[in-house]
Amino acid sequence: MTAYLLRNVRPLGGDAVDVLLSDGVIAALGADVEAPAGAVVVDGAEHVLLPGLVDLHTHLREPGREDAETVESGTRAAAAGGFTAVHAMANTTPVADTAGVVEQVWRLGQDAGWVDVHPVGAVTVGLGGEHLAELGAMAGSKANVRVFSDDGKCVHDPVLMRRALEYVKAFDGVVAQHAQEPRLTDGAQMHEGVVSAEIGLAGWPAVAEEAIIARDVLLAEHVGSRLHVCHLSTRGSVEIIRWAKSRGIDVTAEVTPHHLSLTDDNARGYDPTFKVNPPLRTADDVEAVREGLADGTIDIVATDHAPHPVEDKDCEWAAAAFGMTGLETALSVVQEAMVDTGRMTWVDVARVLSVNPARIGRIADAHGRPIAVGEPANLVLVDPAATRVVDGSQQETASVNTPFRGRTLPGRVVATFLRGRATVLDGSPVVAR
Ligand SMILES: NC(=O)N[C@@H](CC(=O)O)C(=O)O
Ligand SMILES: [Zn+2]
Ligand SMILES: [Zn+2]
Repeated sequence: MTAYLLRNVRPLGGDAVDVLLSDGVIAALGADVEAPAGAVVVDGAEHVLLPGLVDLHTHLREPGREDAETVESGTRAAAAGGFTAVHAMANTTPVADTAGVVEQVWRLGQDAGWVDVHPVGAVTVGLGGEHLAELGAMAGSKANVRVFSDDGKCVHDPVLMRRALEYVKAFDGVVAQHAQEPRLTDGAQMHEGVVSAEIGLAGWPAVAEEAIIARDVLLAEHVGSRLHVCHLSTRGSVEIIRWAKSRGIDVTAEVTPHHLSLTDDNARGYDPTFKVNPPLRTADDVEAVREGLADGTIDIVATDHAPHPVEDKDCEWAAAAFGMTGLETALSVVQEAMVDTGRMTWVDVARVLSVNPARIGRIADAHGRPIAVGEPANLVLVDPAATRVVDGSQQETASVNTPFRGRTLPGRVVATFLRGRATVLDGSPVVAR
């Protein structure tokens, strides 16, 4: 296995050192590390070295919608975006609600080899919201599932939600809730507010998210279980999580890059690229989620990478699918919204994009580790001074529904390493395994 010597890199944005990756681990770290025979020397140029990013919320679409994405294309996109592990959501066809399907997805991830794929198991059979899926069998399978979610749908029945929260305690699992009160969002197309009223699209009120989050933190407290809130998007949601944490409730929360950076103003052009669930909210909500992420109320950034084929997006707004891609722009958007604005450091970025998601997903034995000798060499090298214009068709994902098309974003992933093997070098995926 090729060894890599990264010369002059800045771990977590600190002082420049040399880092030697050999036999899958960080073998040496310090000033003037000598290159062993055969090692590839990478000029780090004082770029920032972070632990490999971990996405707790990715849609890989396989099995069933390989026209939108496959495990291969989605995980290649993940590596290009600096990720070394992703959790693959269960809303595939068939749904990942059995040990058989989660093992299939896990194996496809292994075969592709770009990142570690950790399948998420569905909470209910077929995402139907009526019967609990075989959570224990998925947890005990080769895929070792610890995160359970009906994402795309809300586990709306409070009795089922309670049972799921109770059940996952047996194997230290977590229920990741897509918080959307279905009756309050029937037919909803975008955030309910001034813009929806002006442009005449049916609104999705903030309360439809907040009511479910409030209910679920209370249920989690009642049964003493672990709850994770997917793609939180409103000021009120941040306030509920802050309150729940102050009470000692075991809840974690995520925000997406798009909810950190875009508002419902983008709907004015009726371009369905900006149609997403939960919807883009107001500038005040964006401010609140930025504050919540910086102060630790929100634990992680997760992409909610939701690829869709052109025909499901290139149509009138009401007919279009919800969702946007995100794996290849996440780090840049976080840099722009949080680092370049002085709200967060690179240490914080590592916390919200690697350390905390690895802990929540219970993969912290391998991911989100300190950058230190003996640790697994899951790493990403970032050039924060670079900029690029986003072009959907030049990305690795099989879909082009990025809301950042044409935007100039800061930062570039220079290299990604998975257990010491380069998956990305010079900014491009490395094909050979
Ligand atoms: N976010 C979205 O708008 N869409 C997601 C589902 C989801 O995350 O709820 C999808 O699967 O397309
Ligand atoms: Zn969702
Ligand atoms: Zn999702």
